[in-house]
Amino acid sequence: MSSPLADEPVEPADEGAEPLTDDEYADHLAELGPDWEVVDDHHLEATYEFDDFAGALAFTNEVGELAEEEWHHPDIHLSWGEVGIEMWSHDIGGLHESDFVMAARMDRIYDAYDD
Ligand SMILES: C[C@H](O)[C@H](O)[C@H]1CNC2=NC(N)=NC(=O)C2=N1
Repeated sequence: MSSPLADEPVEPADEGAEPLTDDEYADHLAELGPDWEVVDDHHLEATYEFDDFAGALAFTNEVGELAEEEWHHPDIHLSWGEVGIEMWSHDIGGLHESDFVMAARMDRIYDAYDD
């Protein structure tokens, strides 16, 4: 079940914006699926599980299309049965609301794979 956060727009950080602090992102993090965590106050990380490589690849391709549509790109690690995601805003060197929206959008895409 994905968060209403997925319905928010993906808006890039303003030039020179500061990354969100742990107090500022806590509520957003709480709205994401249980596997998401913030690492080093720098990026979001999650691992999605699949039955095989084909499922992981299909999910990867959907996330890639989302990233291109929104022009906001995660790091994606594709393995047999698993996709690792790291998400942050490169232009501010840390976390922004747009990263949490993208994470919620990925949770929503994953709902279709999570039988
Ligand atoms: C050059 C290009 O516009 C930038 O790299 C865009 C594209 N995708 C991006 N993705 C992410 N995660 N952060 C960015 O700051 C970003 N900026």
